[in-house]
Amino acid sequence: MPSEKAFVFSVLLITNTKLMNTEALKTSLRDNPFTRWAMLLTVGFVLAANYYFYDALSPLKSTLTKEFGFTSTDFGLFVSVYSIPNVFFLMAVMGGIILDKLGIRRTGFMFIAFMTLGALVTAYGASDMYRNNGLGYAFMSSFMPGYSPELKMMLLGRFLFGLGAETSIVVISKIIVKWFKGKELALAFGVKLGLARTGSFLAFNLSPILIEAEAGWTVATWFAAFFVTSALLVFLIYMMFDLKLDRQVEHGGLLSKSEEFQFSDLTKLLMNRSFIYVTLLCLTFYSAVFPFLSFSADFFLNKFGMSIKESGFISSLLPVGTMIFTPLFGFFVDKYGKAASLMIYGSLILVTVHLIFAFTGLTPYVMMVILGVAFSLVPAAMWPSVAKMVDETRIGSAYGFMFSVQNLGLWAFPILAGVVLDGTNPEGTSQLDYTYTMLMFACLGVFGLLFALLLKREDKVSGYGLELPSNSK
Ligand SMILES: C[C@H](N)C(=O)N[C@@H](CCCCN)C(=O)O
Repeated sequence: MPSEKAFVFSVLLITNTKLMNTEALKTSLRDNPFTRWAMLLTVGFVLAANYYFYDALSPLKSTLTKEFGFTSTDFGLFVSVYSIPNVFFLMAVMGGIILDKLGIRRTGFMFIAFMTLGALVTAYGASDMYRNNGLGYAFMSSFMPGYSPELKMMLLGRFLFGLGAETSIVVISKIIVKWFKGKELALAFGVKLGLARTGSFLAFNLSPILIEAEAGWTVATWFAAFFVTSALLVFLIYMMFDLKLDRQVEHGGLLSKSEEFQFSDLTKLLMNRSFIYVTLLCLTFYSAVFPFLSFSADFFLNKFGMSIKESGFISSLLPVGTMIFTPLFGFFVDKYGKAASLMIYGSLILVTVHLIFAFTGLTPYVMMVILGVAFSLVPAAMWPSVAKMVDETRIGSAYGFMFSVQNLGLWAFPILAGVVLDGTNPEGTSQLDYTYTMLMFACLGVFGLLFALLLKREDKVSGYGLELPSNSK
């Protein structure tokens, strides 16, 4: 009889505990749509600040030339130094491993702090405070006299910014999975990208306005740096909710031990042909877009004789297009599939627009919106496709690896664009000719198209179902 009582008691206890756990899961923060989407807005703000800073100096290329004597190559160097930590120290891959070990809060805070430090150092390098013999000016003047002390300090800042920025994107991708898995995941990814691109849109429009401030043109760089600093503070708010969620679901974090990165995973990825093609498409496609975008405002200024404000505005039409189209195409891919085909169409549009830029004087307004369609088609189809080829537990390593390869292009092509510009224009020329630079971007697009075609062909063999709707695989 006592053992019977004990049995009934244990059954009741187990049932009760199960009920309590179910209750905890039911009422956890992620189950509340308002909180879930508020978290997306919070980390979206961090992403927007990241993208804002990345693009904030692009419409100011001519200002940097006027103020500091930057050549096109110097500007290209400045843009590309962002990628050095990710290419040469494999920071995006390492960041993924650190993320698996330390968790979202500590990794996120650490890398967003690097981003902030880098942004502040960059703004300091361009400031009058620094130029009037401020801290580090004498040191930066003491070596490599071919490069100005301003450029050297700004390069150091952008290097630190890049070290934090790419890994913070990986962290935020994990955060989205943590809050939206099993819910509106694809839509959340689309909205996340849209928010990120809002940062680029603002940068191209606000920077040209801020350089006219009474306090001087460096208001534009300080504003960008403080935007990133505010993102660090916003991330602190996110961390409180993240901690609360972890306590509610009684997990230390989203990732289990078995999800930790192993180097053998990389070998497996490298043997996967579809993954190789999508990575090469990522490298070539993004190299034809981001470095182009960095030079685009200066291209419009020179080719069409526009003002800094107008050329910045036209550049911003590309992110505007993507803010609208990326969630739409994401929804399309979820519902109807055709991801491999969409990547082909996106690459085809990219090549066409770059060739039009190189050889015609057609209005850039329409062309930039069309380019926005291409820049929505490929990302909306590409990132979810990786999830079909790679085991879900390895998605962080896969994205980290793709980011590092992609950064090789984001490092090399801004420098090459600057070198081609300087090489094809006589020194001191008042109007830069961009024909060869645009041809270089068009060639990258052709390679992207080739990899997209190979990817579609390979899909028939591998059977990953890239052409099928998301829930059918
Ligand atoms: C620049 C960065 N490495 C990048 O590739 N950004 C993508 C979004 C990546 C999302 C991965 N889940 C972009 O299209 O901006």
